Amino acid sequence: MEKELRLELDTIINTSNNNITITDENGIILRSNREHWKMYDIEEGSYIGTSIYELEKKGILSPSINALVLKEKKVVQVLQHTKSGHVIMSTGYPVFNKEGQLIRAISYSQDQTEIYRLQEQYEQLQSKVAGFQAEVEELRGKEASQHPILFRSSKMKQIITTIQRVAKSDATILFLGASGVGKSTLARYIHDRSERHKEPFIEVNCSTIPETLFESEMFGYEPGSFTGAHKSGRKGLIEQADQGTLFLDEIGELPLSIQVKLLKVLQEKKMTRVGGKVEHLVNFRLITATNQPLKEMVDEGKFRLDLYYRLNVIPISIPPLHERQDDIVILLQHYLQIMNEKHHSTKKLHPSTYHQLVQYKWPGNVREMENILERLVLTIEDPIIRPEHLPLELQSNIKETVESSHYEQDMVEKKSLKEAVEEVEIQMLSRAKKQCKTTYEMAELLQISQPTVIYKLKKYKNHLQ
Ligand SMILES: Nc1ncnc2c1ncn2[C@@H]1O[C@H](COP(=O)(O)OP(=O)(O)OP(=O)(O)O)[C@@H](O)[C@H]1O
Repeated sequence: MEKELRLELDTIINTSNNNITITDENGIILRSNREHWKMYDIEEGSYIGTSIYELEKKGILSPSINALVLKEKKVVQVLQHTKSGHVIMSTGYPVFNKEGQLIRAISYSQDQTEIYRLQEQYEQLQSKVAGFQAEVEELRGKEASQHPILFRSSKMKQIITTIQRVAKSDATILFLGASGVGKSTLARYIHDRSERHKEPFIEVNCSTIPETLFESEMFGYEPGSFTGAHKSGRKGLIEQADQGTLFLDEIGELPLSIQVKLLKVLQEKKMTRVGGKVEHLVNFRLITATNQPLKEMVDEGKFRLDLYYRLNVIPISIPPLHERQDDIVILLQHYLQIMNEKHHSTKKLHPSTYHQLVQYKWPGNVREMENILERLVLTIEDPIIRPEHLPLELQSNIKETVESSHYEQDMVEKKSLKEAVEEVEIQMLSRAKKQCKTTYEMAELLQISQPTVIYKLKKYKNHLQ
């Protein structure tokens, strides 16, 4: 029976994927499977009956897991590195008899060289990927810093989603919206994300070209075609945009005579320079923009209906800034920072100023905001821009929104004085937190002590944005 048990045990040990070694309480190897010795680069099975302490001394096992179990009298796990570079994970278990005496140590070892090699490769790849990611971020940052589009409002989110969807196609886009809402910036944004991004982006403001020069500017001219013309002739803006994007801003200002010619180019994809006979093939994506009611102009006979249809393939209306209050908030922060950096200043907006600017109607939209912030940063001596520093038009042209009147009503009718004060404190702290890097700066801005800032930040920590 004992013989059969031994046979069973030997079979289990020799067929196990783990490498098993059993020693007695003196560290003499009683059993071990063949695999065990292969891992240690020594002859298989030849160490049965040998002391593990001797093998340790010879440096064959370093350390011996069984020796550790006999010493510690508990479960031990070690990672061994063999002479030939194998990495082995060994776990040893003590075996006690009924009297609690340690009589055996059993260890299971697994060659994990391959796993460690793969892990090393994985870590190397990960660090390479991190490097590439950093490069991509840097490039994205560079691109974004050239033409940044900041938005948080749901209206702009929708617009950007549409733009991203159509950017890669060659579809003609017509931007509608007031001056300064970002039509040119968005046109550039589309070009940068289109297949044509490596080709030229030619921006033409149709309102700045005198009617008499329009044709030669747009279509170019052949040598000697008119008095004052360049001797060697010149490429027009359309030819310059070949393979790239032609952005015609203020398209409503395009003279009727040029409208016919532009329509022909769009239909035939070729054009002739002024004074020339040769037809040049042109391939460009057209984006146009206007702040005029183009459809009404068509009805009044000031704009050609056929051209209008050609341009109006994907019309995108950009709402005025005062309809995008969430955008005002981030644009204020962004442009204050830009102006501070530009003029080596560290000006901050007093929370009341901030509130006033958020409520302002911004008839000149983002461009007006840039100008006003630059003016304030440059002309106000006080490090904090207070409401009284704002230009007069800004103090009187505050938007009366439905939300704000509701808000005031809420404050008066529904809230206790304590709740109303807390709400104002939360708003002022949130704004100050966005603008300031330290609680000392916040204290200065809010004109309270720094410990009070700390106290209030803690108090409202679940309410601050
Ligand atoms: N969403 C935005 N994020 C950041 N900057 C913006 C944004 N929208 C507009 N701007 C900035 O506002 C300024 C005016 O924008 P842009 O020239 O694109 O407006 P526009 O609608 O084309 O004006 P116009 O009709 O007068 O040509 C630019 O300096 C632009 O960078």
